Amino acid sequence: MNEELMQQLRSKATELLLREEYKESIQVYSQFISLCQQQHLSNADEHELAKLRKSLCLAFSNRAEARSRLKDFYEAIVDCDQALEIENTHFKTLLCKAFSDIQNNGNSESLHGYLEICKKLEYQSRTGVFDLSDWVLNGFRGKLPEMAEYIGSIQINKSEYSGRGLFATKNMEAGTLLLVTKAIATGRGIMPELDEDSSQSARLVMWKDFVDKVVDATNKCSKTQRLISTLSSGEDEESMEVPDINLFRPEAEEDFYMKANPEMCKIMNILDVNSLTEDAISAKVLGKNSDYYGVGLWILASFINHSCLPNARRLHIGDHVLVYTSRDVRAGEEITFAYFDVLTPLKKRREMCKTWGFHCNCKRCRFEEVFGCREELKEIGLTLEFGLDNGNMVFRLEDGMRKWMLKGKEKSYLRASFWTVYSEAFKSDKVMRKWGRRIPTTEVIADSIIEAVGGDERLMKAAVEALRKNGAGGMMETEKAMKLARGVYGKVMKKQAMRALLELCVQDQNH
Ligand SMILES: C[S@@+](CC[C@H](N)C(=O)[O-])C[C@H]1O[C@@H](n2cnc3c(N)ncnc32)[C@H](O)[C@@H]1O
Repeated sequence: MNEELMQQLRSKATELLLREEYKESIQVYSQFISLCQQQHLSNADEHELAKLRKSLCLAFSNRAEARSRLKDFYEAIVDCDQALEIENTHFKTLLCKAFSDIQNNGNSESLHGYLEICKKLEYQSRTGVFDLSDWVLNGFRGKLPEMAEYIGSIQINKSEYSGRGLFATKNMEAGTLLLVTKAIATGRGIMPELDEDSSQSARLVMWKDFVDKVVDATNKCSKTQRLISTLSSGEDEESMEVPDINLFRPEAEEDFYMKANPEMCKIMNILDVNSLTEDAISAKVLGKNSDYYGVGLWILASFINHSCLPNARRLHIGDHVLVYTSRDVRAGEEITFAYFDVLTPLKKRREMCKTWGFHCNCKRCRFEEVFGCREELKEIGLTLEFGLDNGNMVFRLEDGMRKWMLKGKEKSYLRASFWTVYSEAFKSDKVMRKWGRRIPTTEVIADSIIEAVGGDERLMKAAVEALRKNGAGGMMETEKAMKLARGVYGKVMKKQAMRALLELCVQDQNH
């Protein structure tokens, strides 16, 4: 009962603070604080006590902020002291105390700015509302946007693919943010257009630097040690523990982080299995030089398995990675992104899986494994390799799918596998004059693939160009283009910025 009341009071007080109704917020925080103190006196459970102390610290800190906003600096400092007694390094409280302390010196501008940033980060990590609009509209110039870490509606569970995976805990539409996390370490370097040997050795130097940084971070911090030790090293993934998602929250209790210092060779294996390169087909990197190559370890993103029918993508900004749904996702569905290009035929995908050291058993691979034995399909695959008339190929494939009575999803799987043939055909005016009336439109094909395989920059571009050609709704103004863009870049900016980014991508790929 008390717990429920405390929850209500805390939410109410925070809401009032965010709405800048400071007096009312102070009143509700005061009720919350006295309830918390009573509970603290009557509770003996160590874990509960730690939770109460954390809540108290935050409540004092927030009440201090409200008091400082009302220029009641004396009382604000008293509250800050109470919060700091519980957690002497609480950053927001320290700032608030410093701000209140120096009010008389009239030197408050920069500190006020810090307080605003703290407030923004807290809001982001609680709500998952990230807005990169200004930065995007500014052409990615200036400082990288400040970003908090965030964990959305996800949990870790046993996966049917292998070991553990990340799962949606509620229905979400395309573009919904799932997580934002900062790299444990990254390695970056300019990769000059050199011969194969030189670029190989440049990569090796960068990899070594990256490994050193990870080892350093692991030695310095028991929390990093503990988190890294939850990751798969590729061995016996099935028997690995399924960690609680709360372990990965920045505010997780200290006692979660028992010592677990992994050995050097284990760290190397963990990095082999879990490191991500920034420039991947299912990722977009914003605000960096096009010729540098980056690799990093982002712990929570490391629980995401590969599927040839992925439902998520990632955005890299500085050391942060943002993972979001690339199509609508149902509660309970596993979150996956593509480790490599999945708009390719089964044979090519099998080769890629081999280099990653696993055998993909997703629905699409299973279907194509059985269905691909058809002579006609084999023949189309073979002809593909010789680059014959793309229009004819598309026609034969579509005609075949009709004859074989394939269902919607199955058609999408094959269309995704042969996307390059479709795309070449759609690009050629000559081919379209000859075959255009006998094959489905770009929009139909792109929609069908996106539904199965999720947002992809190439599909989005083809669909947007087709929309423009048909003059649908006038240029980029259509809701459809925006929806496609949300599935590719995530819902992390307002419409105007999204339009600018979309425009940039379309121009980029035309050059
Ligand atoms: C980044 S980890 C993903 C999380 C991992 N399953 C775990 O339990 O920690 C990558 C490893 O997951 C496994 N994996 C990922 N996608 C897979 C798939 N589609 N089929 C089989 N295994 C997969 C492979 O063992 C791969 O080396």
